[in-house]
Amino acid sequence: MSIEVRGVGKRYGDFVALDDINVSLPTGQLTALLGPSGGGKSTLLRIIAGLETADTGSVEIEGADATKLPPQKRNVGFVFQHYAVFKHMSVAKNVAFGLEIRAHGGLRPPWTPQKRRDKERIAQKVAELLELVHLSQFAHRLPSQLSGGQRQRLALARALAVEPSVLLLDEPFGALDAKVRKELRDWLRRLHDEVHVTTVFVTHDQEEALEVADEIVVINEGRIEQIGTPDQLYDEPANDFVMGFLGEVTRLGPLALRPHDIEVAVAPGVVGSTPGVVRRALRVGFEMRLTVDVEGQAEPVLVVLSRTHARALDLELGSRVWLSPTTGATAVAVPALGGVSV
Ligand SMILES: Nc1ncnc2c1ncn2[C@@H]1O[C@H](COP(=O)(O)OP(=O)(O)OP(=O)(O)O)[C@@H](O)[C@H]1O
Repeated sequence: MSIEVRGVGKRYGDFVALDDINVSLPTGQLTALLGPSGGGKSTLLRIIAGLETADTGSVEIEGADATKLPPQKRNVGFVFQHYAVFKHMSVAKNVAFGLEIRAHGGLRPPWTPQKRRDKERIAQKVAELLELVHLSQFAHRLPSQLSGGQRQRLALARALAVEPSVLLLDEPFGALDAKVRKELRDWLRRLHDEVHVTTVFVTHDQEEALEVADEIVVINEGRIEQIGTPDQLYDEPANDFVMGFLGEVTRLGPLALRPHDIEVAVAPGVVGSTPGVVRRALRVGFEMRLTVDVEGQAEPVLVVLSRTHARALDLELGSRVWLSPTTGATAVAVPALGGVSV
């Protein structure tokens, strides 16, 4: 295991930010800490980084107890949403900075043969890193002459320069527009497949976590709701919170389930199916999204089906339909109603 978090708790005054957090992250894994704002994701990341101390519990990094180590002794690299690069230094200098500090606290004259060798080694390393983050052609620019996405890639190159055993990213693409975010997340996945550094990133965007991460830790109100692969979380959510956070959910009687996991019939064939009336039908691309009023339930049921299917059923506003969960549907009981999982 690369990172072992055991029994970590953190309070701010009376407020419990983290409560008995236990998580093991294997070496080389790309993990997402996912959850709503204020849930405690950043606090946990900062405790792993050593930027914050836990009140209780321990953090182990690569087999060594890091609980009391300062950040610079943990061999972690980090990137935050608004990452501060050195504005007056070129892209290449920004990447070289950490390496130069490590070699003799900077490479100032007088020059010795050793310093010259270090300088060459660093230049070589910087070139490799810039290639890795696709910024080679911008090596001599200043950070202000880069786009937001390019600046975040520069931040990643800087964090990777000192070969951290763990890379920690706090909403690294948070401030960027949707298209650039998407590009960077694909790029991060590919980068990770190339360099395999154990990486933990914080996000509140479920799509980002589902697309990029090997494993997702869902955190809400200071507690872990579930840990699993994207498929496990999507197909076997531990509770209605996880289910609702990872995708669209609708209620059908005592169950919360996905709108595309509801079977629509135009006759009462299925035992226990719920009768209803189509109130709205919205075409979105290749899908048809139906809003169905059902008896005994205040909020309508949302059903998503393919347009071809909707056409075959000859559905229109006011059609009577019978709804039931499809076979193998992912569903969880809605707690307030005390139903059972299927
Ligand atoms: N220094 C602090 N003093 C007091 N409360 C704090 C402090 N830092 C964090 N908190 C509180 O702890 C809770 C968890 O914060 P944290 O930043 O970990 O959440 P988060 O899940 O990362 O949210 P976001 O996605 O909004 O960054 C929040 O309610 C926050 O207000």
